Amino acid sequence: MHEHWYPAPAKLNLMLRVIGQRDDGYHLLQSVFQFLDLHDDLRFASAPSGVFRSFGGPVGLAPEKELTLRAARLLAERCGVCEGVEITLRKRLPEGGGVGGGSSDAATTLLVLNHLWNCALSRAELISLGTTLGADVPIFLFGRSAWAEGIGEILQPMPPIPELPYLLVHPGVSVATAEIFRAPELTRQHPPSTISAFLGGEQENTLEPLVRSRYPVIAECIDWLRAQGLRNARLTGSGACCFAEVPEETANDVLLDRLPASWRGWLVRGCNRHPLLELLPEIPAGA
Ligand SMILES: C[C@@](CO)(OP(=O)(O)O)[C@H](O)COP(=O)(O)OP(=O)(O)OC[C@H]1O[C@@H](n2ccc(N)nc2=O)[C@H](O)[C@@H]1O
Ligand SMILES: Nc1ncnc2c1ncn2[C@@H]1O[C@H](COP(=O)(O)OP(=O)(O)O)[C@@H](O)[C@H]1O
Repeated sequence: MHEHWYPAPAKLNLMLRVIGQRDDGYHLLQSVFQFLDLHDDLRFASAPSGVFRSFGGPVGLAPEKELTLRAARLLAERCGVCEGVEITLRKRLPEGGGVGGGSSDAATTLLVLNHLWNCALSRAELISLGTTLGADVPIFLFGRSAWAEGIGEILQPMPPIPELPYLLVHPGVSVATAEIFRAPELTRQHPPSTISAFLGGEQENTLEPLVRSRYPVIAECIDWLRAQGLRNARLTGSGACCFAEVPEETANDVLLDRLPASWRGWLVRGCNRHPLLELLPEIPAGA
């Protein structure tokens, strides 16, 4: 159980639209998710019954909030597993960055422990378990580029979309997702969009105007990407990361050299398949 490191990739919201709100306050969204070749890595070691520990997660986060531990406990309870687990995280994804790092760590934990503990849950069962951990967890369990509705848990595969190179930038602030969704000035009733409208170029993120106005450095970041001549610069999720398409086969490293010192940047590529599809045995889809 010790030796493997398992990837937990980042996601981008290639478009995101808020179209309503549920009675419990959660917002109804439409979004196109694609994975990136940028990932955290997780390693799992068996531990005695009742022992759930993690190393390398966000500094200062209480263990009961750390998402890999919450995922491991949830799966153990659901499946009556009598083992514990020690999870080591090698974090690369910026926290609270809109690239789903914590959610992806949780999904990788569910997928890998489902295999190592022989739980034999179907993908559909893992998705309903994962949804209780966060609205972003289901896409990582679904495992393919998807069109999402509901709060992000109603997923259907996208037709193949280009796996483009992007410049991803974190402008050094942390956005509290809950604060953005709570804001009185958030427009909550955009008319619904469609997959074909997305493919035709309707790719905006309707959280962007509000995030820009509350976090001027994020507005500065999107404007900086545009000033570099990059196409389609926008926000992912509720931020703080912004991204833009970069030209294929060009010396894009110069863009990283030009980044303001307090920002972090990565040259990445979109991926239509989750990397664990190649590393774990196939899981039945389930109902
Ligand atoms: C906005 C998105 C788009 O992919 O991404 P991120 O920016 O977080 O990566 C997600 O919907 C975020 O998913 P996630 O980060 O898992 O959110 P959660 O922990 O479930 O929710 C944090 C808080 O945001 C609000 N929330 C979240 C999702 C949603 N559809 N409606 C909401 O109103 C709720 O107030 C909730 O308490
Ligand atoms: N393993 C983890 N990695 C990152 N964040 C985590 C983890 N476990 C819990 N969290 C919490 O989840 C919050 C959201 O993190 P993350 O998923 O990285 O951001 P986002 O949803 O904006 O993409 C963080 O503020 C952090 O406190």
